[in-house]
Amino acid sequence: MSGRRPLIAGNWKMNCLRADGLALASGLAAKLSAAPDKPACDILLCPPATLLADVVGVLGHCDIHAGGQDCHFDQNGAHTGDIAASMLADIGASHVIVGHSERRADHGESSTVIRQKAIAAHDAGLIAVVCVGETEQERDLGAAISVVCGQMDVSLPEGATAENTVIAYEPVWAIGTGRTAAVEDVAEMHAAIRRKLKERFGDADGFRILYGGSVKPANAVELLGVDNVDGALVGGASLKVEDFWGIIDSCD
Ligand SMILES: O=C[C@H](O)COP(=O)(O)O
Repeated sequence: MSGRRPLIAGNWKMNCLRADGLALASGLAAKLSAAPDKPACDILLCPPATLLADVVGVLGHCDIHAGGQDCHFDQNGAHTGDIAASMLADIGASHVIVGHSERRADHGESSTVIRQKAIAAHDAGLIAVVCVGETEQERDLGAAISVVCGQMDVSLPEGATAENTVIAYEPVWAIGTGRTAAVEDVAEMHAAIRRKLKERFGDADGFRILYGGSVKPANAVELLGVDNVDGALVGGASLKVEDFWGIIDSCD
């Protein structure tokens, strides 16, 4: 791992009723306060919007961040069912995920829309976790790097910095499938993303690039040890205290 401090982010997706979500957040807060040493990473929880305020309350002043899973690109207005970035910030969120492949697929979100969402996040003072990743078909065609770099070109706004933006590389075929990308492929992709960031933003050494896709305690040490992997975006394994904590522990 480089000098960049890793970020381990849990994306709860559309999971957890209130009791489960509060138990999960308080279980992690208890782990943190009982840990003999501080974790060697930053920790972020992204619960469903219905639980975000409660999770922020449970986490209190403990060193675990909370974030949204999506935001609208407008500041406010007639967008039934949507949430503005400023609303997330208002209830204590520090981050928001934008451009997750499930949003791109389920809601037809384009990279252009995702860039607008990242701008809205920045305007609200949030750190945007911008997701990119290729489908299995695109990888089989040998187009993985060009697809991901193309997504970055459009999804990242001009104002992106290492302080206000995190990149999450998630091969779509590895999400929730139990399959992970080979470490050589992860290394190749993360190096390509780093190069792309440097081309675009100059000194890009500070940007954190997360890997996501079936990360669990059993594979976390190997994946987090890959060059340019600066943490993980975790779905399924973030729903169990022991599993998520096991991934956090892998950063030591
Ligand atoms: O946002 C998280 C990712 O989509 C990864 O999900 P997963 O760990 O369940 O594969």
